[in-house]
Amino acid sequence: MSIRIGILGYGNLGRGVECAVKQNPDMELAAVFTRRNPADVHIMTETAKVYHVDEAVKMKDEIDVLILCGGSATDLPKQTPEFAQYFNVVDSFDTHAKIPEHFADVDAAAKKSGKIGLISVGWDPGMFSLNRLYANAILPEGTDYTFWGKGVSQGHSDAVRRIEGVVDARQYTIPVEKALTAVRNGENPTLTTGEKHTREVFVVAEEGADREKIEKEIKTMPNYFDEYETTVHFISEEQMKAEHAGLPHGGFVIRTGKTGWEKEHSHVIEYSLKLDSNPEFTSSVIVAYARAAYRLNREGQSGCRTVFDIAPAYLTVKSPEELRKHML
Ligand SMILES: NC(=O)C1=CN([C@@H]2O[C@H](COP(=O)(O)OP(=O)(O)OC[C@H]3O[C@@H](n4cnc5c(N)ncnc54)[C@H](OP(=O)(O)O)[C@@H]3O)[C@@H](O)[C@H]2O)C=CC1
Ligand SMILES: N[C@@H](C[C@H]1CC(C(=O)O)=NO1)C(=O)O
Repeated sequence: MSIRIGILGYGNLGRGVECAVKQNPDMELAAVFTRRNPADVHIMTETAKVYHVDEAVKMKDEIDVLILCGGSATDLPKQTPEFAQYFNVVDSFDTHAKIPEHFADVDAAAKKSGKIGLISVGWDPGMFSLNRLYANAILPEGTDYTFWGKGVSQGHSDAVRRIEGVVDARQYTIPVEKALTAVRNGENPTLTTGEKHTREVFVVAEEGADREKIEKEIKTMPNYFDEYETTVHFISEEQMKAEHAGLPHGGFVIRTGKTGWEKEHSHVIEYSLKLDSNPEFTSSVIVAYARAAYRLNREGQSGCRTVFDIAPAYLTVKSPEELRKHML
């Protein structure tokens, strides 16, 4: 029996999840839900339909896992706890400073409904989080670094699109070369947030919008821009389409550490990603974790989880015996 997947919110991530479900033979897309008029939302899967989000709860017995593809800035804080009352849910919530609060909200709802709520799944938070954990557990004496880009942060782009007067936006995260070089040279530098990355934003504003106000709201936005040197450009819709259509990204997590007694030895752990499509890669991670959420709930588990709580074997269609035989 296939795992029946629902998508709530059809943007970059929603389209990515639709692609990822197609690549997983044990899954099928059951439905897509949107806050817009369903007639205006066109999906690729012929065997699924688009419904208004108000129809979702009626279909709770036809969906095994609902994947929430809304924005972290304003959608997921509300939607994930709301729908964890009825479904096993997975989201990509990435406002790092607010993850504990989001976890508590989802945990309360999921424990009450007997469902699994898997939050902050993707690459950062997600795969990068896992690699930071492994590296710190293995090399307790060491230094961590995370660098992203140059690439398009979907979370930051979404947060800018939510500003009044903004029609569209792309945010590029740019690593500071000097900092990168010092880390790669093993200098173990102490770096502030602003010394590691700068941010560059391209905005399409509504006719007559207050551009000065928009720029100020971007640059002072807590948890997204206020700790960075940020440059804002206002461009036309045509320019946005022509010059910023892609959503590439990537980065790496690096930990340098030491072991030994009389003689000291140095070690470097590095995990890196080079992504043609940030949303499609993120969605591929999310769909693997949707499999885990389904399995955990069938075992009778409920409540909120993050990637830290999921044993790797829950992510794959391969049996534990196959894993031991072919992947160990
Ligand atoms: N953890 C991680 O590693 C990562 C996390 N993310 C997270 O994913 C979130 C979603 O990113 P992304 O999919 O790029 O955001 P989008 O802006 O593409 O979509 C967000 C929501 O906006 C609505 N929407 C989409 N297109 C339109 C449109 N044309 N007109 C009106 N509404 C629209 C959709 O909801 P509806 O259909 O209901 O209208 C959609 O769910 C980000 O905020 C980020 O936090 C992203 C990448 C990595
Ligand atoms: N959550 C990020 C994924 C990575 C990229 C990023 C950044 O560029 O600031 N931080 O984390 C996204 O929305 O793309």
